[in-house]
Amino acid sequence: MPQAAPDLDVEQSQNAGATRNGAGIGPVSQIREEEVVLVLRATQEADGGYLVYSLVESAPSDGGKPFGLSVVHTPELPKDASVLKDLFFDQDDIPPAHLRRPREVHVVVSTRSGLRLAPDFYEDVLSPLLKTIGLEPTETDGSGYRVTVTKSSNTVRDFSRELGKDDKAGEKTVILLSGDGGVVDLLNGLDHASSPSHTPSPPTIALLPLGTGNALFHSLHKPHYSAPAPTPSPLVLGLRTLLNGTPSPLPTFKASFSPGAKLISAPVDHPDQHAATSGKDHEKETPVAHLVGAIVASYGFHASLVWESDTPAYRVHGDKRFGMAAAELLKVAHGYDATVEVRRRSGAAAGELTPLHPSRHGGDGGGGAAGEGKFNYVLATLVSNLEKTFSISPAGRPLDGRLRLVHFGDVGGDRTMEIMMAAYREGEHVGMQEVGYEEVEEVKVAIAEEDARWRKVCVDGSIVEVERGGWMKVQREDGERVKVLVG
Ligand SMILES: Nc1ncnc2c1ncn2[C@@H]1O[C@H](COP(=O)(O)OP(=O)(O)OP(=O)(O)O)[C@@H](O)[C@H]1O
Repeated sequence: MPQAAPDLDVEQSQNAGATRNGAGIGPVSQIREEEVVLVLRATQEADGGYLVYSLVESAPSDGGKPFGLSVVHTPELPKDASVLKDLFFDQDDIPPAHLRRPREVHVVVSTRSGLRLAPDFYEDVLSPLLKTIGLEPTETDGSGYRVTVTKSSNTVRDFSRELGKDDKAGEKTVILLSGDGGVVDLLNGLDHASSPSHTPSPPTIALLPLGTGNALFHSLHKPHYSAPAPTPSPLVLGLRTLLNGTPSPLPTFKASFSPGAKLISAPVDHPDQHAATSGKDHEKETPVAHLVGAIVASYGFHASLVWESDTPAYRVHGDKRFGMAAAELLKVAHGYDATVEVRRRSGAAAGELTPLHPSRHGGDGGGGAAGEGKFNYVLATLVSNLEKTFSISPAGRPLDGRLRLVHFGDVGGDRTMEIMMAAYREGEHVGMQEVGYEEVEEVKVAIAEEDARWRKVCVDGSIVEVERGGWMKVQREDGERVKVLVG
């Protein structure tokens, strides 16, 4: 039975250095609309009124915990507070259908995602919030939710393989406290559990953005970021979507690789290792024939950056690690030797792409001069943003299911940097003359590099190294593998 009364003590509500009170009567002025995640009727309070739950966040520099759940008991809601009214749930409506029995709810806490805040977020925010709507963790029966805390890089995949074998996977909701890696692991664990005689029914996932880039989350919530200020934070939006969202099919693609391709992952426990080019002695390799993705498949600068920024020493810098590793990579300014074929519509013939390169070819955007058939950037994506403000594919709309290709030739390190910076300005790079941008059905990159350093491709943050002369083929999919909550 859901509890209307908050179960938060003052300490919890004062995490994040919040000065606002716990469950006492609080003036409406204490409520900041952009922080509110849930409003309930205060049925257990003698004088009625409302309980307003907010996520209070503070900068890490403020000391203490970076977030906490605060609750204010207010006699009435402000008349003009339409947001609060939208976040109001009647007792009969909690938990919402996607979190209510007979659905089985799982919470996955990815301990190494982003700045490693997922465990604290679970303890200090999610768990008390779920308790408020009548959900508690359990290990024994189906009445509560199950918690999986990652212990290794295989935990989410293992969890998802089990999920995929379950005929009732479609009746489960998985709350993921992770970055994009959690999503790709879940998709591929499910894929692994499928066979000619068994296709897992699509579970529903809810994303709480605790990774570094959180590309899928930011792309799904992009329309909210353009609302008039003050806009809710990503974590506030994540909690609102968790409670109020609608499950919708998540578009996916399949990336297939040439024989001999291997999935490689960096060591996570050697903080002394930092040089981007120093090699990764302890990297793990697993043969791979294909991966399922929902975000991005790339070759060139993007894939190299994801790989070379993934060291323990860079990871502690959060999303700044990309900028730091980029600076190193741009000094090298490698031109990637590859041919790229695209099929623009299903059934149409594939055509070869020419690396766009106006500065060395008279400004006409054409290429083809001897020795210049190289690429800096080949990236196919189903989303608009790879980070909150990095709009790699500005035409993308949440869940539009369109695969778009961004590419340019060997334009040199400085110009690559300028193009990337333009992507931070609402995706202005797609208007630059050396940048190609188009919708495709399929793209195949055949890599001619000798050095393994330049034979890495990226699928949703996972890195695959192909053999000499190897390739990656990316195809948009029509089926439905998971549903995702969208707000
Ligand atoms: N306890 C653990 N030990 C080792 N690896 C872990 C553990 N928990 C999670 N991981 C791995 O850490 C990585 C975290 O990836 P995730 O995408 O969630 O975060 P991120 O890379 O910081 O964010 P993003 O992909 O959004 O930029 C995943 O590869 C996951 O498998």
